[in-house]
Amino acid sequence: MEELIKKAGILIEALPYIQRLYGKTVVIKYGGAAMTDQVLKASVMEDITLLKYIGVNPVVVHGGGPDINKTLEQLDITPQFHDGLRITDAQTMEVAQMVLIGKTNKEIVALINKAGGKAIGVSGIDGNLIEAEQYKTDINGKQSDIGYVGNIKRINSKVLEIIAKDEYIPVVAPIGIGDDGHSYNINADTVAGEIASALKAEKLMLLTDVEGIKPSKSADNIAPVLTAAEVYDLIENGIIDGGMIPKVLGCIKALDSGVSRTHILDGRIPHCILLEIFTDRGIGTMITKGSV
Ligand SMILES: Nc1ncnc2c1ncn2[C@@H]1O[C@H](COP(=O)(O)OP(=O)(O)O)[C@@H](O)[C@H]1O
Ligand SMILES: CC(=O)N[C@@H](CCC(=O)OP(=O)(O)O)C(=O)O
Repeated sequence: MEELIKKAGILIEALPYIQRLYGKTVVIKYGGAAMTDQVLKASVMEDITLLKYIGVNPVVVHGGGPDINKTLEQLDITPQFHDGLRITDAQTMEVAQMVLIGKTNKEIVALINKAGGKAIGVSGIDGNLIEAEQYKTDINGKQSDIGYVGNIKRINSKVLEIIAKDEYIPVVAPIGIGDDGHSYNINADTVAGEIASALKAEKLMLLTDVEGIKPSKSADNIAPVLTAAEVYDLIENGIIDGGMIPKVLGCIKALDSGVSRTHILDGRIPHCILLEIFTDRGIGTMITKGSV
């Protein structure tokens, strides 16, 4: 009886949040850095499945950087990055495509299905979901050739809308397709930001392996809220660097396109998605357009 009363309490607390998100799209990016153990992965997939059951429309974008690194190292190739983006020669492209589409995507689909959901895995090649061209200019405006890394030209979101219309949950691997028919490797945070923009999502959530964004190198706390202007300052001062750069830029892109809320949160916390969405406390760092 006590257990039932506790569950009813949780449901009552969650009700206004469920109403607010009912029928809306939430884009969830699951980063490779947080995909550490099977129990945690399962808890993320349970949250995503639950969202679908209560009438929210989750769209999953996944990373898999550490898995790509592992396979490259087995082939005696040293992974290299520029501003958090993988330098991708032809062989690395082949490995990235194999790992992201062949391994990570199918693992996530299987985990959602095991949790009771119905997931369909696609890459940006399927239905021309992600039209890409070669990435040429870095964040400082400098010409930079990092191989088969893609810039997103267009998201053809119809394929996601068709999948999500019924009981299915789309799961997207971050590989784009060029006019030349070539595959392009695209950072998964960038893909998530663009997909959230194209779908006019209500929320974008980026799950990673830190609690949120540290506002200084020595801080042991995270910033609960940052504006886009504060984010640009932190990048300029080198406090936001590496893999955090595409995340914050993905959030800002989404905010500029009308996505209401963007969050960077700790995917290592069990049920972090539900904690962020359905409690007053929220977790992680929320990035906003201006001051709130
Ligand atoms: N200011 C910052 N606050 C917190 N983490 C940061 C910051 N700047 C850079 N990072 C780094 O970003 C990493 C997350 O990016 P990444 O490793 O690419 O993860 P994912 O696989 O989830 O995309 C963190 O582990 C952390 O080392
Ligand atoms: C161009 C680029 O950097 N692509 C990424 C795609 C995977 C990814 O983004 O994985 P995480 O989210 O786990 O970092 C890569 O090759 O690692």
